[in-house]
Amino acid sequence: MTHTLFIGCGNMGSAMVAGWLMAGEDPANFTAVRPSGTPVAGIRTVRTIGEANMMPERIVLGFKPQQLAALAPEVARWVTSRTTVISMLAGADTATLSGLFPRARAIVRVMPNLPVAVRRGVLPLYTIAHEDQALQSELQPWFSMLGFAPWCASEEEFGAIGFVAGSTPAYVARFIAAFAAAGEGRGLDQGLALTAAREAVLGSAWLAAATGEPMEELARRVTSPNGTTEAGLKVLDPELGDLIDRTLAAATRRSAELAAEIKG
Ligand SMILES: NC(=O)C1=CN([C@@H]2O[C@H](COP(=O)(O)OP(=O)(O)OC[C@H]3O[C@@H](n4cnc5c(N)ncnc54)[C@H](O)[C@@H]3O)[C@@H](O)[C@H]2O)C=CC1
Ligand SMILES: O=C(O)[C@@H]1CCC=N1
Repeated sequence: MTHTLFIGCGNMGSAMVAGWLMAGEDPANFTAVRPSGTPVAGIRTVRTIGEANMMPERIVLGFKPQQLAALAPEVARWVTSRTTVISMLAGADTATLSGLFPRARAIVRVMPNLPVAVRRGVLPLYTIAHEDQALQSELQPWFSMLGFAPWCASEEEFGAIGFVAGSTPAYVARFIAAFAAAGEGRGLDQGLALTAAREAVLGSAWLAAATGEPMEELARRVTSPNGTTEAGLKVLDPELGDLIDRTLAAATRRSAELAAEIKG
């Protein structure tokens, strides 16, 4: 049995656990450390690492990046040459993590997004232990239970996928809410407007995935010449690309700031 210890198991840690349990993983293979003691659904939850009292094969760092320097010495006490340290901390690069956990078998970065809870996540992976094929073969099926889990060739690529996908559930939530609000503004009942907007986004993504067609083609199939969608796109198109670019640029800047804060 391979045991995984989550140190910090809030929004994202518990979403990952939910995905693994949904995939049929044994709850006995997981322990969560949560200072509040609030149970993580389905698995053993303790308040401190000492209370967990184990040398697990996998340790997942699931606290806030700003806590890394303070928590690393205590975490490192439980890391052996058999431990894979898996970090989901935005901005904490492998050089920093390797310095903090020199005894680890390997350091792996993952940048999951919230749909891992329903096994439809995007979770890029990166390790400097490129040559360790056994490690990648061991982890790939496990992470793939949660969604699309590609190994990245460089930390830059890892970062870029993280920025495209990591925060996207928040951006899409805003997008759906904006459509729902526009529907309400046109007299629709609140619940009906929200369901219609959410299902339209879900169905569109689902169709795109099912057909694999280029986005341009999907849009073309909706856009009647001189019709209503064309009129709408004339407003949306000039703004959207630049808006998304500036959104990701802001997130990238913040990640660099976090990285600098972590390095002190
Ligand atoms: N929420 C998201 O969509 C994503 C989050 N992340 C990363 O995941 C990490 C956690 O983020 P969230 O789950 O959103 O935050 P969160 O605030 O929901 O969870 C943080 C957890 O850390 C725990 N914690 C605090 N102090 C601790 C300590 N001394 N020892 C052990 N645990 C402690 C808290 O009890 C909480 O359960 C961050 O590093 C973030 O960068 C990465 C990708 C996406
Ligand atoms: O907002 C954050 O810092 C984390 C990292 C990616 C998504 N959520």
